[in-house]
Amino acid sequence: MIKVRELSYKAGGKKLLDNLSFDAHKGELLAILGANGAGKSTLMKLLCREIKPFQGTIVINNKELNNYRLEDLARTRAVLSQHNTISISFQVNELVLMGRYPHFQQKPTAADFKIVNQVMEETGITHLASSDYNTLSGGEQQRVQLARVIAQIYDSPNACLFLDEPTNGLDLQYQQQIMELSRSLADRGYCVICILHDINFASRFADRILMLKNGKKVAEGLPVEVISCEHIQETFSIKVKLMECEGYNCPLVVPATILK
Ligand SMILES: Nc1ncnc2c1ncn2[C@@H]1O[C@H](COP(=O)(O)OP(=O)(O)OP(=O)(O)O)[C@@H](O)[C@H]1O
Repeated sequence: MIKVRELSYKAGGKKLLDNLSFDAHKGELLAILGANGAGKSTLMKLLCREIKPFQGTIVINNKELNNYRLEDLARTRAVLSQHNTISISFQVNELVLMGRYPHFQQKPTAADFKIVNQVMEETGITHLASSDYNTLSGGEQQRVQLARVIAQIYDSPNACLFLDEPTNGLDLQYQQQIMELSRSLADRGYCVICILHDINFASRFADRILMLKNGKKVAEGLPVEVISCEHIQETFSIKVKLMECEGYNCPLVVPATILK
């Protein structure tokens, strides 16, 4: 579904991504892990076509990203970015309806409103429908934003969802909810690419993991293949212990010592 080949990006005289190649498939949750500054958000911006690569190609559903018309791109991929500050007042249901903007001409149809209601139900925010977005907690706002991006691709079964640190700033319960929702979206058939900082969430919820350091791939594969003391030490400059845990098919990662 997504083929990234020999992707490089330069800014400020520095290579932020260096010859990166990987695939992401339909129905798969691919987690991207890496230290601060590894190039994860840069990769996300390239996947969204917010910035253009210095070299290399990104192909989504057999079509090169550059060749998409903007309106087709909006129906092909939805993006939950890290910062979603909104300076004017919006009701929650109005904000979720924004996800439908690429689908209607001047006025939303009955089908658009139906999708908005369905998505709010699925993300557990129906009771917030007429609340002012800016009065919500961080966790509630995050669920509203996720509802908006799901609404965008709700009737596009081959779409991709790009999530940049969706659990950022959320408490444990909301983190779990967002990860379960992300998982269910992959199970529904979307290709979900998700930047995460929590290695344990990645290994628990992702089908595969891509680990980056300084814009280069350290490892890519199943969680059991990628989550190793060696890869984590190389990527995060920290020694960890791996612990087997009942009910998990991948060992839990416990930080041990920082390498000097
Ligand atoms: N426009 C730019 N010009 C110069 N350097 C940049 C530019 N954009 C990003 N960088 C640098 O590129 C590196 C990668 O940034 P990026 O935001 O992709 O990292 P990240 O892996 O998402 O980090 P974090 O986990 O902290 O969000 C960083 O060192 C950053 O300072």
